[in-house]
Amino acid sequence: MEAFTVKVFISLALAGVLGLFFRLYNALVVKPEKLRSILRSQGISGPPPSFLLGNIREIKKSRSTAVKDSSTDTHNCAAALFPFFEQWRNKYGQVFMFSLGNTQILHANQPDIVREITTCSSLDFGKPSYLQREFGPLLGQGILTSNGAVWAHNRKILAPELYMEKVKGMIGLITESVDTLLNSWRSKIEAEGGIADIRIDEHMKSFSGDVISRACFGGSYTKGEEIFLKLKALQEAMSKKAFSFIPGMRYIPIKRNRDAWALQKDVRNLILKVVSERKELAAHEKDLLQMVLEGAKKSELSQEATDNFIVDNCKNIYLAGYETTAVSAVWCLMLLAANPDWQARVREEVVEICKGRTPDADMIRKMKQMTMVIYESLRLYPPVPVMSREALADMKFGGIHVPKGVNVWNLVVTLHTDPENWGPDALKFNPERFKNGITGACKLPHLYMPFGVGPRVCLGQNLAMVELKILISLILSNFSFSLSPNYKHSAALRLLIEPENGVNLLVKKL
Ligand code: HEM
Repeated sequence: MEAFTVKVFISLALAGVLGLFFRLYNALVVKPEKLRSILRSQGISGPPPSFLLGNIREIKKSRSTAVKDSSTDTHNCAAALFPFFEQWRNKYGQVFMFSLGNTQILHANQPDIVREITTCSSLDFGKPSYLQREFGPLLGQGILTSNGAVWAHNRKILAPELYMEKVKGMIGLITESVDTLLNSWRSKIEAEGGIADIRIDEHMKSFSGDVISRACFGGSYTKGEEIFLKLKALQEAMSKKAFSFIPGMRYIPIKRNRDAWALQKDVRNLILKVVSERKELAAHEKDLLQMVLEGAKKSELSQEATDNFIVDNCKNIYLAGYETTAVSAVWCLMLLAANPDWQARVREEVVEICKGRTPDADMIRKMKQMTMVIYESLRLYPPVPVMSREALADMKFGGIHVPKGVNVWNLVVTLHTDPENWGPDALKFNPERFKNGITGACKLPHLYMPFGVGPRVCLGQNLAMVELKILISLILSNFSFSLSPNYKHSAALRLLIEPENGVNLLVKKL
């Protein structure tokens, strides 16, 4: 009997191992090859991938030998961060494929294909997220139409007064967060005898974190900040996860995974605690959390699914809105420091419009030079360098049959600096090109996409622009600044395009 049990056990274990082997073989070899052969049959080729890693090794090698973008006269992030794209494009043509681990990627930067991809809303490909449909208006993501109504993503018409009300609420909280930053710079300048060498990166992150905590959690924003710190740690732990491109690796209880799981649990518990406290208080704040809660109430989800929905939405907003805005502010201030003529020009505009008052919605709208500088900064240093979509069903773009499972990539940095579209000075900082808006700045405006385009366009785009304008206008009206000798220009690709060595500015009071 005992021998029989052992035999059954061994057979089951063998069947399990064999099953796992076939699953892995399918995921790592059969499926990727099937996708590649469908693309190959349409004349699309690319670098041959190696087992498990795909083309990761070539990418690393090409990056290590790339010329660094070390001058602030020309700005060529694409060449410094994605040199392999240029090599592959030269070798395999405009549209090519490559592999990251077992993920198959179709790189398609051709203008007509980009248009089709970014506007595609059929099936699940590029479908607007729940967040976007429901919360766009709260974040000021709306387009003021010619008759004064606001068209928002959920296609409800919001009254302009309501829209302005929301923007005003945001301006109040942004200004409070900027004040904290200005005070800390003033103290530093005094302590350092009139001129301070400030590493601005962490300051921008605290500012942006503060804004997003308040926007999300309103009155309970100190709790929001606690959640936020955990999310930051979680993001760091996730980026360290070894071999995360290997299927199933994230389920193996190695230390890094265990740390990430513990943080995930903490974040979940903290968010749900704020939610239950809020329910007890029957608070009805119109912050993002309240919108998420109302959205969850309307849906008929189980308790667990409701909790997941709330936690995921809060995480999304944090992760999407925090570093993106901070990094954009850092690049923009770096460019203003490197270009004193533009710094003076934007300051003059701010002084003229604000006349020493705190900027309000009307003043912000009038800041044209400021908008041009921010647009140009987002063109040369778009924090999100790639627009990536996964085909969740078989699809067709620009005549290419894209099978289910393939990821389609548009490389934003390359699109933003293509001389064909932007002219011979594409790599130069020249905000003047935006004097007639985005449409006047290039031949094909749909290729300018710092916030993405189409149905999944950034939900916090307007909030981010308002944040940047208030922050920069208050800095400009209080201080003058230049690049510190400690600043070493170089862009690095972490999760976002960031200054590799941070940005140091020499700041003095006006
Ligand atoms: C300068 C700052 C920012 C930049 C450059 C930026 C950029 C982007 C980009 C490129 C996307 C992807 C669009 C796509 O895949 O088509 C995105 C999505 C998103 N952004 Fe932003 N973003 C910024 C600020 C913010 C802020 C402040 C928030 C929230 C408060 C936010 C919330 C989101 C959300 C929720 C999404 C996902 C939308 C969806 O998938 O439906 N972003 N953002």
